[in-house]
Amino acid sequence: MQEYIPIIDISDIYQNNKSKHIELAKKVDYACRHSGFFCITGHHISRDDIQTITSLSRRFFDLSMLEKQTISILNNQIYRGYSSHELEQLDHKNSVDYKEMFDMGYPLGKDHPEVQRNEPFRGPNQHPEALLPGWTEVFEAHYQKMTELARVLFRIIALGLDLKEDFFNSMFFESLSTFRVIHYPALPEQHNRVVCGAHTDYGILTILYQDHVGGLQVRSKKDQWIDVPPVQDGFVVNIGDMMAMWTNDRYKSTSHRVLNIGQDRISMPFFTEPHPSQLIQCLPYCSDMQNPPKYEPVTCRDWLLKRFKTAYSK
Ligand SMILES: O=C(O)CCC(=O)C(=O)O
Ligand SMILES: [Fe+2]
Repeated sequence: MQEYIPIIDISDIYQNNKSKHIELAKKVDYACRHSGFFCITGHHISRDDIQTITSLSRRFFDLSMLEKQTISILNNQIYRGYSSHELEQLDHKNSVDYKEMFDMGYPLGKDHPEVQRNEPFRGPNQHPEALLPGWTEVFEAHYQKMTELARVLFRIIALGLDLKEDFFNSMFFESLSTFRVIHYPALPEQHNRVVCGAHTDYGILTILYQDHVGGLQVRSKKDQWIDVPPVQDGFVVNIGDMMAMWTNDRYKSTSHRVLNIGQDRISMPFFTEPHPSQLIQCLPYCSDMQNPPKYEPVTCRDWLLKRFKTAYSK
């Protein structure tokens, strides 16, 4: 597993040493080209932060369905709030998903021009503040910290693509990134049942925390499922479809799924996406005469709209 999903300590990126940055960028570039999956340690998200988010989330998922439904994702058109079991199906051939989730995004007030124009995905978050006082502050702060971690990762990725370290910076202004907490209830009678169907992620980069339970698997080049075991204080990072499109398939968006191993599990993906109007078209140095651009340019907004509609339709 180590070879296929390398564990990369990114702490050097926080030091001012260009040659160490390049060394790190090479490791990340290699992982993105080969498995599309790697695990990072040495980041600045503390164990305390994760514990606080985990325990608040557990208290939320323990509430009654009636209480949780007060912030139902069906209350709005912008895919934020609570989704109950089986609402999202990631593998359309097999409707197997069994998980409940809380989703939040970049908070835009009702007076923001994009919200006034009813732009897709834009608006305020739905937090269970009335049920769990203090939730909003903790989650909004965590969203900012994950945004910052994504920004750091994009500095490394830019270098690996021979781009300037700040190449991606401006693209993530008021981004479409989503922070999600997923609860997979224990299904002791259904050992090895798939509870999150095989899929590739829609977006650019996913940065996922998983608790100690395990169950996440990635599809290898040899068409085998390989376990992605939890790494203490680590995040799993994987490439999404838009990054594959951006890099003209230099980077792979790899299929993955989650099995129920009989224990209750929490995971927290941060789906990193740029600003909605960011055009996803072949990046510099990712095409040449032998390898022309394979994908039609598309805005981040249009691409995500298409993929979300499929995932939530039954
Ligand atoms: O729960 C996990 O470990 C993976 C979830 C996932 O792949 C997703 O939500 O896209
Ligand atoms: Fe995923």
